[in-house]
Amino acid sequence: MSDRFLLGHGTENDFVVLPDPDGDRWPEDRLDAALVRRLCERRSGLGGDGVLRVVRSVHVPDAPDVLGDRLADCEWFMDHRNADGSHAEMCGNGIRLFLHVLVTEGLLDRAACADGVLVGTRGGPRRVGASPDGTYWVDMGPARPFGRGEATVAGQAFAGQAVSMGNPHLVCATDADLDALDLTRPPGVDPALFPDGVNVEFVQVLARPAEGADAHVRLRVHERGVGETRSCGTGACATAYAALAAGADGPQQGTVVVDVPGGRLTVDVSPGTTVLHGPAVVVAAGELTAEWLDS
Ligand SMILES: N[C@@H](CCC[C@H](N)C(=O)O)C(=O)O
Repeated sequence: MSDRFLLGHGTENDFVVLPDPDGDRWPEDRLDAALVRRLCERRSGLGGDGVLRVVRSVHVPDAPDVLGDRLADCEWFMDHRNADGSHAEMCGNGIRLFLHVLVTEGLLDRAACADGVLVGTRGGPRRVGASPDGTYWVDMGPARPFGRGEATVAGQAFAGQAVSMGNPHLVCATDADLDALDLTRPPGVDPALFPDGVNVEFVQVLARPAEGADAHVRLRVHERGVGETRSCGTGACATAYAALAAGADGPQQGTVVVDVPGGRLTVDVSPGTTVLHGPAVVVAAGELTAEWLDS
């Protein structure tokens, strides 16, 4: 058996994907945090913002805890790791790529995914589907605000809305020049509000929500466990929610177009849920060498 990998991305949020349907190739004691970090290294490894292990839920030891009585509804589990080896509850770009890989690897039929399939994640089950235009959608559940916070970048403070999409976000709308922000280091945040760390979005509003027209925003993001990335799907959802909630009398639901450095995502916000739409691409496939794995 080979140690096969795929490389793929969603709006340039890129991942090493490890097909492991029966859970015998990459159990947790083999795919440990150190190996995840090595895989994600851009010069000495394959390079990526994280790792996605494509595995059936029954082979994931913590799946019963995170999925509860929905375990039987989720044949597949997105076992996601950040580039630093940590687990995240949810990944909006990753889960679209996950479904795309299930399709391209012949593990699911694309036509059968039109109404979505439930995929297990550490944030619970999520319905993910294939759209007729070749993109994918994922129902992320409702955005949950949990207070106001502040991010500091090079001494400059940015007020923001804390939002959970399963994983934590701080969405900071600003008039500052986004391109001038130095995101090479993690923004300073209040650890009491974010005991498990946070993903921070800096957002410029390009068009406010209006009757008959989609809102439009642009963002840069610093991700927990990774650094600055070219896109964040959960971040786009948290941003869409915050952008709609920000208008005092504005609509609390609608469609928000979210431009990220790596492309464009679209988010439909409604009272009960948040649906993310975007592309997913497999770039390459290969095999890890024994020379690299054993070194
Ligand atoms: N890029 C992802 C989010 C990945 C997890 C995040 N870094 C965290 O630790 O919460 C996305 O597309 O949502």
